[in-house]
Amino acid sequence: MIRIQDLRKRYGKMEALKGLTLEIEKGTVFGFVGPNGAGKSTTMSILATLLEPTSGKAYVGGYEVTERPKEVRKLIGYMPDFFGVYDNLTAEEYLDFYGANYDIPLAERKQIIPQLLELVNLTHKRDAYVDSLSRGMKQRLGLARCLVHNPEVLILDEPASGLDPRARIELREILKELRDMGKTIIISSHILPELAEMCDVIGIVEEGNLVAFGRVDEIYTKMQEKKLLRIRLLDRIEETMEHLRQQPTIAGVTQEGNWIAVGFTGDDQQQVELFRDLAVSGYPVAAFNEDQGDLEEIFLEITKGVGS
Ligand SMILES: Nc1ncnc2c1ncn2[C@@H]1O[C@H](COP(=O)(O)OP(=O)(O)OP(=O)(O)O)[C@@H](O)[C@H]1O
Repeated sequence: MIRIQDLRKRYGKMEALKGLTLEIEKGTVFGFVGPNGAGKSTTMSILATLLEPTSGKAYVGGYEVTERPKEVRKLIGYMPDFFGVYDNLTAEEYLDFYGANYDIPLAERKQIIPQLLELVNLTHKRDAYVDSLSRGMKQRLGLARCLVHNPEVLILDEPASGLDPRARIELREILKELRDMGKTIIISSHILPELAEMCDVIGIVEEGNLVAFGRVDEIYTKMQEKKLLRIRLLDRIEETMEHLRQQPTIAGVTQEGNWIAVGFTGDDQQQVELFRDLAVSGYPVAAFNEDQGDLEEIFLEITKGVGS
């Protein structure tokens, strides 16, 4: 549904996108994650036909965004990461205004707008002024706005930012409904766990490059199979690391001061054997602990190089 090929964008000397390539299948909820300034908004604005790339191609539904912007705009609903000020417009008038912008006839608007308000749980706020709505409600109204022309693709820039947990759950439920309706959704955030719970596929972008890409369920399965063991040694660190590297249940070994961090793929029994082996072999182990690892750290490690 969406294909991005070697996309580059320069702002003066700054290269915000450095040859981004990725593909998103129809019906996928794709999470675009990366720190502030990584290039997420730039990519989304290009897909939304609001910004010209310096080079490269981006296709939505087979249409190239710079060559066929009108067709692309019909296919997409775009929600930017800011919400303008709309004095004197009620929620209903606001949606009607956008519907009219898409040349949707009045009779049809009268039919769709109540459905949209219902979808985003704002029927009770139909006559409330937009500026009086809470942040979560404004986000939901913004979502309804990008649905007025019934687009196949939704591009949502940081929709969950600044929302409290309850509002995030509501947003997630609405996104589920939209996915069930067959929409393809791209949603960005700088917080990976926030996206992981809403998305099927995740891509991590850093400094204009895609550094990781994968299905969330596969990532979770892999994460459950792996944990991080930390071992503190009195000395002989190098030698112990070398010994550990020879073990089949160990995926990676790194030094953190007097500690060794070990990516471990074995089960509990194999973990017992690992520690017994270290003790019997006479390595000066002073302490160990285990943790499931930071989601972001593990995700990056197991998806390393997949999308780049
Ligand atoms: N109009 C512009 N002029 C100059 N530089 C820009 C412009 N827009 C974005 N940039 C720069 O391009 C880089 C990528 O920005 P972009 O907004 O795409 O990142 P982002 O991942 O969406 O981050 P954020 O979450 O902060 O919006 C940043 O370094 C930003 O400062």
